[in-house]
Amino acid sequence: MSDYDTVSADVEHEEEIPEDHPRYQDLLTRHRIEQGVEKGITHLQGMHAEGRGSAFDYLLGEETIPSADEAERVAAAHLLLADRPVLSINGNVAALVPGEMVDLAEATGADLEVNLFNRTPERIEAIADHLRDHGAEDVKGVEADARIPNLDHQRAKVDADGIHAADVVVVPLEDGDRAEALEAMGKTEIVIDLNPLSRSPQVAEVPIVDNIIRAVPNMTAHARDLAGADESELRAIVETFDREAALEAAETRIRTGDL
Ligand SMILES: Nc1ncnc2c1ncn2[C@@H]1O[C@H](COP(=O)(O)OP(=O)(O)OP(=O)(O)O)[C@@H](O)[C@H]1O
Ligand SMILES: CC(C)(COP(=O)(O)O)[C@@H](O)C(=O)O
Ligand code: BAL
Repeated sequence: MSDYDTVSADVEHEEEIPEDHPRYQDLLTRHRIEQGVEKGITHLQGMHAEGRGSAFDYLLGEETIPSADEAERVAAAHLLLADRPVLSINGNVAALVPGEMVDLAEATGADLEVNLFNRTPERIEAIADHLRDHGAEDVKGVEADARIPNLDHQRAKVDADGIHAADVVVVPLEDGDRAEALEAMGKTEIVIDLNPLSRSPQVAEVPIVDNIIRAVPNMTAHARDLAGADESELRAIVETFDREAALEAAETRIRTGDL
């Protein structure tokens, strides 16, 4: 599932990127962020975040390591067990995996909610429209009628019947403060972040150290595979997960190249 073939090929000019280039995936990702900025979806600072992610992905070998694959299966089990699962979308996520997030929401019964660090009404609307163009029926986050407690910033704005009420939230490329505040609300937090030392994966119940472009389609594949599993099987998957071991495995891969 670590193949970029899984990424929907709907971005203009992608054909200009030579597919036989040894770092095709990274070039494609960069290109999507650039186009996200041009379309008013992604904040300019999204390019910095992308650069940080890209450096860690290079060190991880630009592949889904076994511990990340396991975390992605555990995340799928959590989402299937949840009463009110929500997938949080920011400008980078919308540019990189819009259709893939819609697929994951469908496979797990989760809601999609736009939640931005650099919040403006224009970007919220542009991202909601972009998700609807990729098949989303209902997109939360526009109303933003509730707040995450103890977080003094625009990013605290959430929907009362969305992230605020969620029991399980997927927060990709998240900043550490908000991840901590959501954890303090008692939510089961699934973080996708290429840097295992970032505060957000450090506080997450399920840290997924993988590129979102590979992680999300793989989570969907696991969710479809587990769709017929009974509750006790899903609970067993969730309970045997060792978050510390997952973080350690990613760090070892980055530091030594070993799996
Ligand atoms: N395509 C991607 N897939 C997964 N993670 C990514 C991707 N692009 C960037 N990232 C990660 O997303 C994070 C975005 O930065 P952010 O500002 O939200 O966190 P941070 O300040 O680096 O860390 P902290 O969690 O400690 O606040 C970075 O850790 C970066 O490695
Ligand atoms: C750029 C971004 C990764 C996302 O920003 P937004 O789309 O405004 O939520 C931000 O959190 C940052 O690290 O600077
Ligand atoms: N994500 C914006 C800056 C931070 O990491 O808190």
